[in-house]
Amino acid sequence: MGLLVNGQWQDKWYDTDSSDGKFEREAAQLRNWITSDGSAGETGEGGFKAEAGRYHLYVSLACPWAHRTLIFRTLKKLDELISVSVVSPDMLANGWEFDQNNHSTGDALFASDYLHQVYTKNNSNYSGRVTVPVLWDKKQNKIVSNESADIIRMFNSAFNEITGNKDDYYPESLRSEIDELNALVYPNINNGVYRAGFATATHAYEQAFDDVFTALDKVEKILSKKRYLAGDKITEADWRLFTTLIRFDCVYVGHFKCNLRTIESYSSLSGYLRDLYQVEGVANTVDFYHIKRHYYFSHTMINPTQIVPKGPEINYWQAHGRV
Ligand SMILES: N[C@@H](CCC(=O)N[C@@H](CS)C(=O)NCC(=O)O)C(=O)O
Repeated sequence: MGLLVNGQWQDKWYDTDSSDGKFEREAAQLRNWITSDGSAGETGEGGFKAEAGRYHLYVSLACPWAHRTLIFRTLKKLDELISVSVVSPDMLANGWEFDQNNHSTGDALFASDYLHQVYTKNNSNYSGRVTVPVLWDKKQNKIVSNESADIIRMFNSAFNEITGNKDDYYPESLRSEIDELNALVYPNINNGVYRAGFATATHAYEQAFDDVFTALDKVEKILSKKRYLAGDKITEADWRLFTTLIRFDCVYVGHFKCNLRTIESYSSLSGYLRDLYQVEGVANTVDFYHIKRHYYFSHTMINPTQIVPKGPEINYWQAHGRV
């Protein structure tokens, strides 16, 4: 685990000393947008027009942020248009690696050994963490974006004319409701589990732990009255919650010490999670080997033996009972 400093790789764990034991996630730096006509998006530069075969996605199957982008690629029928490389589950001294002997597809574009080499191909002087997902433009040979929240919005609409798929997971009429839900779910649940797991001081861990379960109780309450979080259709807000829920019982309960309750013990969330898992194509984006192996094997400061637990046994194909 490390980062680039002026284009040089340095092996360093997250710095929590300067933040009183709290884990603070670095903001994504590369935030251009693919648009249907190549005009500039909300941030960054223009020049990234939606075209079949032009873009490549680098993901980890373990990572909840990368997972969102894979789900949107599937739901929006972009599989044939946007190619993918998958990193190995182990993220150790060299950060994310492409080791084909260790469950990686390899880097389909440059045959790199490490993801940090893709970042320095984009900018030989880059400073910052080397995170997945990364969306690469094969035409201009540069990174479009390394922010999953933006990438799923691009996938939601930029390629509609090419694919003919008009499904909308961020509909105009529900935007403020979705934004409000994201503002609850992202800091307290998606990132909340990391704040608990990566904390190096008890008070920071306990605060994060409380935030996680207070927010889970809130979404459980919403979902006890309706099938999905916003409106009556699946939206972006559901998919953003899903990627944390599916990792919760097999990783976050144990490895990140979020053990007040399991998702299985929530009467609505347990069925809701199955409901989303069973949406066509979604189960294929979930890889429990990568998920468990990544967290338990890579975070040696949390789990120095690197032993990966065998359980739990949960059947996500069981009838979800949601209407
Ligand atoms: N803001 C980014 C966050 C991505 C992120 O933090 N990914 C993690 C994997 S789950 C990562 O690559 N971490 C490597 C590191 O922090 O060095 C996004 O949502 O796209």
